[in-house]
Amino acid sequence: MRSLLIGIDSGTQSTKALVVDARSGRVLGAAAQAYDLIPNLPPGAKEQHPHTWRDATIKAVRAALRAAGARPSEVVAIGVSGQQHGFVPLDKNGEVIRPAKLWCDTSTAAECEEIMAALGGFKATLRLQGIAVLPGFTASKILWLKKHEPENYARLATVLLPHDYLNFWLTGERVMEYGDASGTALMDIRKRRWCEATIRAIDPELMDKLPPLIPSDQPAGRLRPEAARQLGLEPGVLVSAGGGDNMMGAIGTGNTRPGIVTASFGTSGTIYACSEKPVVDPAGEIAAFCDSTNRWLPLLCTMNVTVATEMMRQDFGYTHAQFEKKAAQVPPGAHGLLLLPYLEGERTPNVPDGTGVMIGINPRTFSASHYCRAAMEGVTLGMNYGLQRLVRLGVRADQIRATGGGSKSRLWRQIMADVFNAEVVTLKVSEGAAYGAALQALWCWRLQKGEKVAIHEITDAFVKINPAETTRPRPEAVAVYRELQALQDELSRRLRPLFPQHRQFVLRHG
Ligand SMILES: Nc1ncnc2c1ncn2[C@@H]1O[C@H](COP(=O)(O)OP(=O)(O)O)[C@@H](O)[C@H]1O
Ligand SMILES: O=C(CO)[C@@H](O)[C@H](O)COP(=O)(O)O
Repeated sequence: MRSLLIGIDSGTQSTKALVVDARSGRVLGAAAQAYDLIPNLPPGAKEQHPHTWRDATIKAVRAALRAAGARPSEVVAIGVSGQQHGFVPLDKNGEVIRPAKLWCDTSTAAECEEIMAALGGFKATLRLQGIAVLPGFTASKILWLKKHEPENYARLATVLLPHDYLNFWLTGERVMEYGDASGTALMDIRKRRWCEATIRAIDPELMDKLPPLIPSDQPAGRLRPEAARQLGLEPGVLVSAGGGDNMMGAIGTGNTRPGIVTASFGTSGTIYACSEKPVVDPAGEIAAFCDSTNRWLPLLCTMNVTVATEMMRQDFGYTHAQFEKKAAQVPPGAHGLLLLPYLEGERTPNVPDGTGVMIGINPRTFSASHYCRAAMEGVTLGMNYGLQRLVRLGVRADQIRATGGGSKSRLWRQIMADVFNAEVVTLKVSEGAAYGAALQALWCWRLQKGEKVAIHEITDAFVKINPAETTRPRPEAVAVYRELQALQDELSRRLRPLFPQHRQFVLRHG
């Protein structure tokens, strides 16, 4: 009989499920279920209801099992990956109190300042716990609830993250594993312990509402009968600790030993590398996360990647293929049309009031082709800002493993190679986070059986590069992008003081 694993990735735009053969690592079935953010919220607020993720998980898993022709008894372990940082507030009965504020919610910038001021400022916060309290991370969302919705806060019994919520629904257990928990900004990332001072700065009683921390190779629990029935599985299946989508993306792209860099082009853009030691950026731009294999994962996140390309694509009414064809009609640099892509505000650099800005509009560049290319280039340059920072902190980047929706575009892969000035490769399984979740589940299952196996033995055996898509930098384009990068960095620096004033205008007249 086959032994099958299920990898689930609950992303911002969709939930993907993979059914993977435990012996060969082959993907036997895959499915996805899309959803949206809750519409018409105040500026900066970005929310989804956790039930949306649960319902999408049921549909995606059932469809993937059908595609794999799987029998329920064949499934031995499940792993869950989820968008990081979202705040799922549960009451004492395990009911969700209100929708989750997501990683891309920038409405809690004031609460970030308040928490860090209580800790002695930005530098003191970094010294204390290795990670700053930035808009996006979970800590400020909890303080926001306390200040803005005291009735809801009074009901708060447990703080969970998106993937922890799915683990809770699957197993009934309220736990957090190190990797995703490091994105709360409530944890001392060096010691992998809750940071009491930060927690007290929000609420002296908050500690009781934080679940226990577990190592990433441990199980979250076993599948409950009710969840098993909803998924069409048998109760008792092992559910691994899971992790944040970037931590799982690291596993799914074989980024389980130092020297490999992964770049994910999804709703957000992330660049990260596995590290044996914590990597704390004195400027706080690179997040000093833990990974989901009991090590660390220095990571840069920009909030605007396919947000920007999708806006152009949908507004012009193009398919992905048409969008790519249009963008390919103009050369690197789009004749000087340059996008500063802070459409949803931005986290790196920290510009929560930011908006998108186009410079270089003239009769020649005011065309769909130029706008499409400028969108792809602008967000990739935004990510390169972070890659340069990672390199300055000592991370080597000879080869970039690209994953996420944007990595499916051939033109975009060339832009990545030229902007990053590094070889860009893709993996045979393009759904890095869902595949990583399945491989972490395999690791946990084998450890539970008493085997001594390291995660990199599993990733070395199963994670394979797709040689047909390897893309190398072209020196002429590299030179163009180097200049464009300098322009984008300068534009960003100069416009930062203007964004809050612009936001006030929009609040009054927008
Ligand atoms: N060929 C393509 N070219 C550009 N973007 C693409 C392509 N295919 C998918 N995408 C975009 O990738 C995004 C989804 O990426 P994904 O990594 O699944 O995001 P998330 O995990 O944030 O939900 C969508 O915005 C989608 O439109
Ligand atoms: O906030 C971060 C990383 O710190 C984001 O990367 C989220 O984890 C969302 O990921 P996607 O849904 O875009 O994959």
